[in-house]
Amino acid sequence: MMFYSGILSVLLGPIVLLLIFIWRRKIGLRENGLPPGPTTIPLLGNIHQLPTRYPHVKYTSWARRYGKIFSLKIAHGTAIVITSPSIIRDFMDKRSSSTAHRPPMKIVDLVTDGCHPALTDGPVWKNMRKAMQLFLTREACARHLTVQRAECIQLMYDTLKQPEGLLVHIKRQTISIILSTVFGVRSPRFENSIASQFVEGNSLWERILEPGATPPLDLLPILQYIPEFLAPWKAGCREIRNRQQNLYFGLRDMCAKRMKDGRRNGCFLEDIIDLQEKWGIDSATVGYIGGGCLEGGSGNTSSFLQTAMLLLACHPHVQEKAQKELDDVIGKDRLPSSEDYEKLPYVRAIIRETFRFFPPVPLGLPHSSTTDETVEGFYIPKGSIIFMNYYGIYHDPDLFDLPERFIPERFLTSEFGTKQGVDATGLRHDLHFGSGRRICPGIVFAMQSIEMNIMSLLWAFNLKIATDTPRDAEIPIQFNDFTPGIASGPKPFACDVHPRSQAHADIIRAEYAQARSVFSMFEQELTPDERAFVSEW
Ligand code: HEM
Repeated sequence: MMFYSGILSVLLGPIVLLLIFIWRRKIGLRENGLPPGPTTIPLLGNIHQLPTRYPHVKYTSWARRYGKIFSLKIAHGTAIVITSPSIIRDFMDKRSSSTAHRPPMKIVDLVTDGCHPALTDGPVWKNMRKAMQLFLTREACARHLTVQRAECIQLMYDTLKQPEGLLVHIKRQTISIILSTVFGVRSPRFENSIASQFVEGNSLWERILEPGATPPLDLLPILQYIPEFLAPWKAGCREIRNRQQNLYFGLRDMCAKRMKDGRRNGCFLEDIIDLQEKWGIDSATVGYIGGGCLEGGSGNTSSFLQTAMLLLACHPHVQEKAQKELDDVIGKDRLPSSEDYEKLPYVRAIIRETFRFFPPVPLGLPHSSTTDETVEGFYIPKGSIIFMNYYGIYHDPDLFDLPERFIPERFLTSEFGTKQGVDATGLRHDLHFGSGRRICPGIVFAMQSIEMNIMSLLWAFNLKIATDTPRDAEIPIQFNDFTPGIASGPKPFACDVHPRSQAHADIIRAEYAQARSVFSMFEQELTPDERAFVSEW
């Protein structure tokens, strides 16, 4: 007893001093002038209330309560959540030189040495973004169409042969497109492939980036020096770093070897390697540029397509209406092509409604500001973390009728699908792709793939909620059961997929045979197993 009271009297002084320090510095309390928000407590602010999963859902309910711009206190720091397209336009687009930065993320430095095109800032980010833009201009994307179309044909062919694997076929396809166009090598199947290797490593990466997966290193940087036996997350970081470097650097070296041997195939990394000396880029950065394309370019597109399949399977009348439009414009004797898209307003409305219903990055990537700003009369201190709540905007009942329902027709009666007579200032069709100087550089690339795939899958197949055969009951699909994480998509679900007719199936088979000539130049390094698969599939 004496012992404990002795310890207590020794600790009492520092504890009292700490409490006085917190009280004097008002740590955790919301400063005057900030946008409103949930009640704070000293030291923590709102940390104890922050959701670790599905933050967009909580932020949307806070937005309905505290307003279209609200604030959270994260100890002495401030986070701002915007749930209004007009505020995004005025603050994030127009004042982008201040608001297009990323908050410091210690975990990103530990894993990638600060060499990441989406999660870092400063000159490294600028150089990586400039390099990626070479690959993503409208002209460059027009060249990528050949690969995107051939891979779309393989997606239909795979689905024909193995309908129950639709979700995996989509995943393989979106990765294989980036692998081919960026690194010059493809994955003809998912199992035991570069694609599956990437998915395994990337899911660890996404998990460690989730709030709560590591201690708050950015708030208390000293935590990074905790010895590893007390900090298992450090081994996790090392594993992800090794996996990323093995994959990205290995693919870069494969491309360099191809170039040296005179076997170029026109992929993006060839251009970067050619420019490397002139632009002063080191070879690690070359690998991370390719890796950044893979991370940014595959998961979101795949999530979007999977969400669209889920929604279509649940809404057979939407499929029927789209198929009628496709039959009128294209007929049943040929596959859709990119030129058809402009003539398909209902298919376009389906794509827009799917983005509205569930944007693949519901809160965007966090931004931060470098100057003090005033927005709507509120004070936004420099260094604030800023989230754009796309999910909350798209589910705002002030903007959309029945926002929780999937109704593509809303985009036929108003440009942005909004209610009659509402002020749609700030809404744009690419809002969910980000804002200002940080806007996603892959919009054209992503939309080409999405348009081609949605047109083609609707043209070729009927989708239906899977039936549980013994009881012949529909297996329910959980609409709101999406994967957690910054980027999100539906959890695996079962749906029945059938070709619309024998004639549709025959066209897909014939087109697949022709698409093989596009694939062959990206199949120079296939394993013997993959070669066998390609010749038998
Ligand atoms: C449906 C598909 C996609 C969606 C929904 C999407 C969404 C986004 C969003 C919300 C951001 C953050 C923007 C911001 O901070 O304001 C972003 C950034 C980024 N995206 Fe995409 N994206 C998609 C496809 C792609 C593709 C195909 C690529 C490349 C091939 C790509 C590469 C990137 C990169 C490199 C960044 C970081 C930009 C920067 O920080 O400067 N994305 N994307």
